[in-house]
Amino acid sequence: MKVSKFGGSSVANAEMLKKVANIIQADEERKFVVVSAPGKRFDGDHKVTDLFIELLNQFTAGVDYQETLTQVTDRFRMITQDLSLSNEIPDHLEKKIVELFSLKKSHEQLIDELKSFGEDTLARIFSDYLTMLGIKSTYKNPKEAGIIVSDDYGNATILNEAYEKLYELRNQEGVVVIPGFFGYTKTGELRTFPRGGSDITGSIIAAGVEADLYENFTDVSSVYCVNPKLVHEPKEITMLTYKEMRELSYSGFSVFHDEALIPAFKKKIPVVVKNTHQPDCPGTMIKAEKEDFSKPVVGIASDEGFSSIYVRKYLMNRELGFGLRLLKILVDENISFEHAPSGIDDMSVIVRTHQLTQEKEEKVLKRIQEELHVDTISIQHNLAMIMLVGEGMSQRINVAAKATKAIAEATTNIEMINQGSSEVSMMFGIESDKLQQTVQSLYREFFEHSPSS
Ligand SMILES: Nc1ncnc2c1ncn2[C@@H]1O[C@H](COP(=O)(O)OP(=O)(O)O)[C@@H](O)[C@H]1O
Ligand SMILES: N[C@@H](CC(=O)OP(=O)(O)O)C(=O)O
Repeated sequence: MKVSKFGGSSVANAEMLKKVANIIQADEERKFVVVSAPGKRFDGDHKVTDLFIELLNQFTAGVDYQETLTQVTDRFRMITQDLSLSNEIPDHLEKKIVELFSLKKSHEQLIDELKSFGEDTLARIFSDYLTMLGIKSTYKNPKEAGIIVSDDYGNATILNEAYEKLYELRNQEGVVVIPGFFGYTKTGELRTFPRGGSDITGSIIAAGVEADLYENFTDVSSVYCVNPKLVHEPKEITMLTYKEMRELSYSGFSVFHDEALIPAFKKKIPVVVKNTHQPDCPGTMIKAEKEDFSKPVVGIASDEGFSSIYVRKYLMNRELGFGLRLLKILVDENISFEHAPSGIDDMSVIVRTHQLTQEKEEKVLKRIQEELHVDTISIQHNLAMIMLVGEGMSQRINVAAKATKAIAEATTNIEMINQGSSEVSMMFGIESDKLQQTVQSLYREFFEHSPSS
């Protein structure tokens, strides 16, 4: 029994949905289908989820939203027409949106409900399309399926108690089509997962029904060892461990949501990333145990948009609770941190810049200065983080030496280095404008010059 999730790029239009239907028909083990909302059809196009967000922004600002409303509902009308289905589902969607705007709901509730319409509408359409093709198919709403989630708007997580009911889905006849990206709280309120969260739904269903395999269909033939936007035609990864994939996705491999691995991992369900355009290609397998330790580094992930708060205080090492008090100031301002490398008398805290408004930044720096009496405090913006990942790294002694050599060859200054204690990853902080050339140099060092070193 397999769970097959199709991302936004795989369900962007009717032509893609026909490919998805062929994939389902080609293997009767594909019993559970999880779909995203239609994604971009071409460069510069809009993801349906973004259109819903734009629609709510216009509604909230009191400006005319009719054009966006038509744009979003027409995306679905075009799909139903091209699949020779009636317009009943898109027409109903339009009514639901207008009705939602007439209800007195909080902005947070409205945005979660609106965002869910993309996945929900597509799942209904796709299930009808399978039925039209003569395949027994049922649309299953996440509430009915048993996806019970936490109360966090736009950031829900699955509750353990959901799994018992989810297991019952196995008894459903035919193909079951489930919309990704959202679930319901215990009191029946809709909540979405973080952006890109249809991957999470797929993993939850796979864990819930104890599937033999979780297939994640996207628009690339495998997970590449580096973001293909930074390196031309990088090498494909055939096999990864959950730990490696989680590190890579958290650090910038947007192909798979970093939180999506956890449910599958807990039930030891293998995951494969495959291409909807080339479903027969083997793709990338993600499993619990590492089989091949020959390569210390399996992937190089990178991301931009970081800031580093640097503090220096003589005898910091003797001051009990210094780090705790520094991080508490960030917690008070609702800022989470990514890394905190420290020395004897100094410490840096790396945060995602989008969390800092000008006002927040000033307040945090002032509080650290006044409450912790530091000698020096500064903040650096426009930082990028590069993460070398591989479970084989712990067994090699020269990874850091090779990495720093490659970074130097790119004429890049290392702003900070951090090695995770599990030795699965090694992080380098650099200035953002050097990112591409540095990643390319690291790619040459680890994947071209001496692929097995
Ligand atoms: N290391 C990587 N390997 C493969 N794809 C990557 C990698 N890093 C970033 N990507 C990007 O992830 C994209 C697929 O993810 P996404 O757009 O979320 O797909 P979907 O619409 O199927 O959910 C690819 O088109 C590619 O541009
Ligand atoms: N549609 C949602 C959820 C999702 O997973 O989308 P995608 O499969 O296109 O990454 C989003 O855009 O965030």
